Amino acid sequence: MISVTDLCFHRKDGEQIQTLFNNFSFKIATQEQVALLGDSGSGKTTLLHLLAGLLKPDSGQIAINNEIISSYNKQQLAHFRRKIGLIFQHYQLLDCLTVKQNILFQHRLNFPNSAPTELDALIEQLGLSEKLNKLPSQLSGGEQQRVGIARALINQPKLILADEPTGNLDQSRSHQVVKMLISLCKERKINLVMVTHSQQLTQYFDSVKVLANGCFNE
Ligand SMILES: Nc1ncnc2c1ncn2[C@@H]1O[C@H](COP(=O)(O)OP(=O)(O)OP(=O)(O)O)[C@@H](O)[C@H]1O
Repeated sequence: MISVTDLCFHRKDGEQIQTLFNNFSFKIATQEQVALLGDSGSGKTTLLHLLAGLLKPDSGQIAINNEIISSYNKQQLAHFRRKIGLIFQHYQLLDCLTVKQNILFQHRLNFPNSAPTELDALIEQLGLSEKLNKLPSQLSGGEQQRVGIARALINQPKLILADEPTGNLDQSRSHQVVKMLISLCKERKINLVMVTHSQQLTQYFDSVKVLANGCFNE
């Protein structure tokens, strides 16, 4: 469950102050799959970064699964981020590591003493079994994003935040990747918030929220 109350956030650009959110409140139910739309510059990425604890609100409260992350210090936020999965438009895979090493890299840093429990099942479900020893440069865009999804899911997060994960993919690959992501999240009861510019992709989600002028036009 995501609960945001009276969120205020502004950005400074030189002398200019841009108010992105002014007393913005909303809730996203546990396990809900949300597509987040909005014009360029409306603040979608900023909102995702606030939910991930990568940015701190000026005021207001952000609670994720009963953790009030808006009052966390840096160390608490670093610990909190181990419990969420992040998926990026440009995949952000490490070029010199194989597919398998990329999937496991963060898990090994976060949980050095525990082996991932569902690596084989994930690799199978994401159709990556034949690709484990390949480098990212030897994969298609869709395959690279499936590695990004496996990397996010391997830590067994309760929340996945995805920022335009299909922004670099053609239409058919986009649908394939989103359907896969949604089905994996539903199976594992994971909350998903995904930024997209594609109206067509929203058909797979439980709800669609459109960000404009610092709030949702539902
Ligand atoms: N690091 C930054 N410093 C100053 N202003 C920023 C910074 N990052 C973003 N902004 C500004 O904040 C506003 C919201 O940006 P954001 O990236 O959240 O929008 P978005 O809805 O995700 O856009 P897009 O769909 O184009 O990715 C924009 O006006 C942007 O110029």
